[in-house]
Amino acid sequence: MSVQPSLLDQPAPHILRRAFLPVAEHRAILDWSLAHRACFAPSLVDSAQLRANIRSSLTARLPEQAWVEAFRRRVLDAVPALASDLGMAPFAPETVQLSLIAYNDGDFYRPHVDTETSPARKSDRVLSAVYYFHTEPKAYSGGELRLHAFNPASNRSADIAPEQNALLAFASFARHEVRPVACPSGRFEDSRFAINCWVRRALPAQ
Ligand SMILES: O=C(O)CCC(=O)C(=O)O
Ligand SMILES: [Fe+2]
Repeated sequence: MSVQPSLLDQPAPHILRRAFLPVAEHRAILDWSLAHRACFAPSLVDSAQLRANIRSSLTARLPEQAWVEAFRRRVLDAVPALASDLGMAPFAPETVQLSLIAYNDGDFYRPHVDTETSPARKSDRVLSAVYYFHTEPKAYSGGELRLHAFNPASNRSADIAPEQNALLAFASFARHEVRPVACPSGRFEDSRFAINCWVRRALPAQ
């Protein structure tokens, strides 16, 4: 008798939305990023610590500008269908937390989950989405998002290549990592750019 592999042993489900933004909105995000190198600083882990062995990339502080709010709205509008396609129970998003990251030569992010567990938190990250963009022609390779299985004993995983103007969504509690990026020129403009979107749900009242 063969044993059916459990869904938990498979790489966590994910959804890729290609051509996520209209061309002009994609362009505006790329243009802003290229023009604001000074807004990027080494990425932190758990929003406080700098731990180079876990994560290597640059994170930008996002401005309070119309394009950021428009992007947040695009993601929020996509959430019901993404959640449904991922097999998640419907939920009312409280907010979408955004973070703009540039990965250059040798950068990576080791396996982690996006879920937060601090008792002080006011809401939970439930759905993670990553929006990818870069200059053309693409001048980096690698940087796949590797999604692991929910079952930690499983060694199955799926590598998803970052695609221009695509949004990749998965459950925030799915373990994932960013495979090392090769960007031979080392130029900031040639980076693997990504906007992390963490869709948060209010904690149930105690
Ligand atoms: O850039 C990616 O593909 C994912 C990044 C990530 O997992 C994170 O910043 O939490
Ligand atoms: Fe992550």
